[in-house]
Amino acid sequence: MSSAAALIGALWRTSCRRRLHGAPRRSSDAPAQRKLVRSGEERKPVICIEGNIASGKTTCLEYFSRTSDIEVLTEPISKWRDVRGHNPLALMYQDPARWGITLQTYVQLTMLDRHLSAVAAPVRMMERSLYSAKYIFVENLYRSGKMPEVDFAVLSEWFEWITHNISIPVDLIVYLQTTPQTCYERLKQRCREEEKVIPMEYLEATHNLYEDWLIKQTAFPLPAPVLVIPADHDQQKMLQHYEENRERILAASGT
Ligand SMILES: Nc1ncnc2c1ncn2[C@@H]1O[C@H](COP(=O)(O)OP(=O)(O)O)[C@@H](O)[C@H]1O
Ligand SMILES: Nc1ccn([C@H]2C[C@H](O)[C@@H](COP(=O)(O)O)O2)c(=O)n1
Repeated sequence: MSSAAALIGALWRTSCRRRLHGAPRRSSDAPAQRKLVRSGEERKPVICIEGNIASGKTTCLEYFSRTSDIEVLTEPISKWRDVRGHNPLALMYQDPARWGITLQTYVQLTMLDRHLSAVAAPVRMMERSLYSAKYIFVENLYRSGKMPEVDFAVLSEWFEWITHNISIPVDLIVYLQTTPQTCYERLKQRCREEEKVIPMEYLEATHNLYEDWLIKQTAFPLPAPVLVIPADHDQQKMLQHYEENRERILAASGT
């Protein structure tokens, strides 16, 4: 994969990350943790757009890609739908107990690749993160009884090894907060073949995990401060919200 080369020749270096006053402990804040970092490259701000399925993340990223000098990375969903001729996303929805680990292992790899790839613009905005893959989707499969404990244990070991040993910098999380009902409507409208089997209960479960992680901040460590943007509004209103929040987003990323 493209970023594997970035790790070859990477340096073991002390990773000192800024910490907000009063912010909850963040997963990447291990004291004086020596982590693998990309070498030979200036560190650029990274903003992750988080939100439930079909909440409007891609639409938000499209807007910023048109109007700013920002590099936008969408989720590598085309890879999840076609790895050497196989469709692990479709398989996972057909039989989560059998194929959940297959999809989530590949999601973890492709998201790590996204995080480690060279940044081509002054600011990077990316759709979701390695963190939400684990805290929302793996967690949901496990809690709903659709992922065997051994699969969850193996994925957790991988996740913990990666986050303890590799620097995955995130400077700001923008949470597009929707109701599950809104996502259900947008999901139907988008009409992605693999997702036709998704019931409302699935969106409620992922919504609750997002809320516990990013709003109540009780479930898992936060890798970065969170900016919440209410996202149930129509497209025009959402563009206004993005415009209103542009400065805060870019300021929070340190630019
Ligand atoms: N504010 C909005 N109001 C109505 N429909 C929207 C809005 N934002 C996005 N959509 C539509 O909802 C669907 C899902 O949006 P998308 O940006 O792909 O979500 P995500 O990337 O979070 O899965 C798409 O068909 C998109 O055109
Ligand atoms: N770790 C993940 C990440 C995403 N998915 C699924 C959920 C959706 O069906 C699709 C992409 O989501 P969207 O960007 O449209 O919100 O991939 C998953 O199962 N596990």
